[in-house]
Amino acid sequence: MDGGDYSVAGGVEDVYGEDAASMDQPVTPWTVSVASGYSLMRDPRHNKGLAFTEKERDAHYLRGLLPPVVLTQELQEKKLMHNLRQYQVPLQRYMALMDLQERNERLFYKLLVDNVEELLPVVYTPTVGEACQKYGSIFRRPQGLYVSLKEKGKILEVLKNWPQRSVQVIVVTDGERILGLGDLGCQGMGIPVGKLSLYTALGGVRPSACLPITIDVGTNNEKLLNDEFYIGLRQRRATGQEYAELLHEFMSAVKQNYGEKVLIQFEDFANHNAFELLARYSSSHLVFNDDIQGTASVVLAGLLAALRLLGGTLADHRFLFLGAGEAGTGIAELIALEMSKQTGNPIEENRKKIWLVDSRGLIVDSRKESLQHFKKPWAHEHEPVKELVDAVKAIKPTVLIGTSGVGKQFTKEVVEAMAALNEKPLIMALSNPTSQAEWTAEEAYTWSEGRAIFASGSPFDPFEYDGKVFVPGQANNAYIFPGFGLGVIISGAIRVHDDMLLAASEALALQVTEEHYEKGLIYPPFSDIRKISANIAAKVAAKAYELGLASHLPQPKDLVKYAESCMYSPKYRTYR
Ligand SMILES: O=C([O-])CC(=O)C(=O)O
Ligand SMILES: [Mg+2]
Repeated sequence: MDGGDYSVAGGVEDVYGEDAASMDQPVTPWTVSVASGYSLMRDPRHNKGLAFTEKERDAHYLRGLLPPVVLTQELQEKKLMHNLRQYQVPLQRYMALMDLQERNERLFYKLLVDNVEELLPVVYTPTVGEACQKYGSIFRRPQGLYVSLKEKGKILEVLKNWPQRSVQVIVVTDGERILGLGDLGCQGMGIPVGKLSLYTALGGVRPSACLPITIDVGTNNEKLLNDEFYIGLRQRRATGQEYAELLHEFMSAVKQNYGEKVLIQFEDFANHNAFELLARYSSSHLVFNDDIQGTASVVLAGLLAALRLLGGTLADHRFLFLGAGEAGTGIAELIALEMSKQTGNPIEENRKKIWLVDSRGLIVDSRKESLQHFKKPWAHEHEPVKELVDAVKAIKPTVLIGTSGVGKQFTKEVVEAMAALNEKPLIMALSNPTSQAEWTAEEAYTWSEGRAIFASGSPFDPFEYDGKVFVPGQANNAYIFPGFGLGVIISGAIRVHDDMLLAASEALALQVTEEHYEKGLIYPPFSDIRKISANIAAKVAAKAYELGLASHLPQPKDLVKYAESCMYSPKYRTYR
């Protein structure tokens, strides 16, 4: 498949002819002949449960292994959705869905694609956070690959144990900063698994091309170290050279095993390592940091869309961030870059319109010496300011963005200060999961008397204020990474460039319509996500071609159509 020999579905080798085949063109579910269909039923990639047809039951030695009824996939879906809705506890729904994924992968994705708004909060944020916290207790069958310090020197062998060879996207974490929940060590695995489920459901990347990986270098979480059910290495985190060497072996092994064009998405690393890894590997590998770049792209999209409500250009606004980590500085930098593209002004000038507050207060020049390197560009000339509310009063921002990972920071006082300054204060609460959100939708609309434009990283239900129903937008990188990754894959991009992130933002912002604005939204609903992803993929791919970073030649004429044609469909295939 190297050398531009791309078929449908983004050029992933199509071992079973699954995606080349239409619904009526049968495929062979296995290539070796076997005596019983028992193992076919236990292979989640090919199992259809009660939907195996009479013909398939005969041809594949399934007679008697199933009760007589033959169900449609639609009826199976209806039954499962009904069953899921019986569970009141979100974690039970999560476990039921994970069981389904391990039992019948296509049905799992059918549910996810058809019910994305209902199921996103279950397989993803916020429930996935709780699942990671309790991963040891709910652990059944392992998913993904575990690379621990024990595998040092043998990482290539570990990769070779994975059954799929045509991997196109890896999501990898070391579990040190899972959402806003902190160090969950090896139990962070829930995150790469969840992210990759979205790559397939939201972006259409085939499941066999997705590989979740957790790197286990220990944990500093005392609770987990003392938890008898903890699944990871029971030691404190390796750091420094030991850490760097393991990561380097990993990055080299991935390239050796999967080649130049596998996309490696870094997820939920702690700040110091996240910036370091991105800087170190972005010139030699196809790497993307979701928390720095994906979050930046989704927030920029929301801002571009919101300009139609707020008026002015991006450069006319002033931004204040609470939190100066991956998300905060990543978003700030992408905003400054977009301003430069729009105005032609140097980026240093644009940065001055963006202010950040960290746990020590406003980031100002007098603090420069003691700041971590990624905060230094944001140390502008100003008196020291300790409290957020005073920073709001001093800086007079039009936009306030929370990325601190700490909940409840946008107090009534802070919001009232924003509302006094702005007719329509734009205030985003990006920290995840819901427990870490800076404020809630209810607080947003009540405290601002219905004036705030609100978006949050975790989902919130619509809220009625003063007779009007406000629908909170979800500013989550889940809008970006699936389509972004698809764009990278279909163009055969070999590197990620910041302009591709800007292209993704613009594509997403263009999907927001009048009807959405009227409900208070600055993001389109997730129910349209496959169409949105195809548009993002097309713009990202177009930019990759323009920059000369694309290796899939010639460039397809209609990139949106091409992206759509590459998407995985969860409908069952007919087996011959
Ligand atoms: O996973 C999410 O919902 C968004 C994200 O990347 C994070 O919070 O780290
Ligand atoms: Mg993340």
